Amino acid sequence: MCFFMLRASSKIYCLVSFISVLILLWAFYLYSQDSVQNRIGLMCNDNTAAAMKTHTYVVEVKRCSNKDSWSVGNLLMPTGLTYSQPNTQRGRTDVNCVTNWNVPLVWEGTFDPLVIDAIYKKTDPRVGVMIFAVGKYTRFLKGFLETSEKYFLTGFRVTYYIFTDSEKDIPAVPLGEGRNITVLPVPAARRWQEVVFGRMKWATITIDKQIRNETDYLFLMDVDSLFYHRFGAESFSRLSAVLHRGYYKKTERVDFPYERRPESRAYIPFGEGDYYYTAAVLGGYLEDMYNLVRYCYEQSEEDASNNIEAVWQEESHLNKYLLYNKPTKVLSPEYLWSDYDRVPADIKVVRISQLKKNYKEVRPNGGH
Ligand SMILES: CC(=O)N[C@H]1[C@@H](OP(=O)(O)OP(=O)(O)OC[C@H]2O[C@@H](n3ccc(=O)[nH]c3=O)[C@H](O)[C@@H]2O)O[C@H](CO)[C@H](O)[C@@H]1O
Ligand SMILES: [Mn+2]
Repeated sequence: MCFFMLRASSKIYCLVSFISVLILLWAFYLYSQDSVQNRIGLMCNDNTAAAMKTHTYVVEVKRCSNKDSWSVGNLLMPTGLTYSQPNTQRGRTDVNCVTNWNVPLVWEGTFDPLVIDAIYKKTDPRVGVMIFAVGKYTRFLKGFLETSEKYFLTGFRVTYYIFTDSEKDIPAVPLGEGRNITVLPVPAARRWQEVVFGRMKWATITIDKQIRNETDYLFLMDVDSLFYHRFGAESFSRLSAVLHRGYYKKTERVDFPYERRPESRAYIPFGEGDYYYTAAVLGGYLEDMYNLVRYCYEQSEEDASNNIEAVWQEESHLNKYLLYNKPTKVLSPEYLWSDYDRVPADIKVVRISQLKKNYKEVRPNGGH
């Protein structure tokens, strides 16, 4: 309309204004697209939860893209390293070193510590280790930390996240360079089951609140153990789980101590199953560990609302998760042995071992 009524200079003014409005609209469009993408990124974990909830017995977790710059897949080795030539004909023949989904099953003799440490030190990941020391379990912290400083990822950056109800009982243990402790308060427990389930809950909450921006790789470990031998970068993968020492050799899958009651969300039918994994040592990319702990937390909450507790608590939910979300590395029981058991010939080194303990005395409500 204005074009017909106005003088030439006003027409140019009108045109310029019109183009400016167009540019502004275009800029706004681009900005909104970007923030939609950001929102999708942020919502990713909520979608994960939705995907998990809608499947009663099938575990399907949508993967969030890992925004961390560090990646296990980047196998860059420094130049000039001297090490033994790898051999295609010689290796361990007494044990199987690969799963049927074609990921490594890690035993002593299947990796060169020199090579694997050199590769991963180049990427300098920020490693977090979550340990819980609630009630009398604070007594295990000293031995765990002292031996971990000797054998666990030496030379790497490590933060121990200690969840405890008694900060004053955390011992002063000298830590190596780039290694530190973060204390996270949690409530005391009346039942030990609260603590082992609670690990999944507090891990989920703490990743959301704090750890996501300060850790690339996360381990979750029992505290009642000592390290005796190297536990190094060979354990790194997107998701690494450890075979339970009690069931790794001859146990038929029907005899795995999976949850067998269909009423529980941890139910695994007879006839299914790969291995039985321990809940006492686990590791992976932060986001992959987040998906796992959040899954175990939410599934056990659903069980609780149906008045059922899985037979081996969070370990049962973990085994279900790992059956349908295969780990990208399986670690042999070298990565968690127990002082209760004799060490057989196929376990060439015990890297970490669970201490004997008086269950009745150490747990708030006794126990097995
Ligand atoms: C070797 C192995 O497979 N261990 C698992 C096994 O029992 P464990 O007998 O090894 O369980 P546990 O008593 O060591 O408890 C697991 C962990 O929870 C923490 N804790 C526990 C109780 C407590 O009062 N305060 C406290 O801090 C502590 O970090 C401990 O190491 O079964 C548990 C659940 O049934 C967990 O799945 C363990 O990972
Ligand atoms: Mn334990």
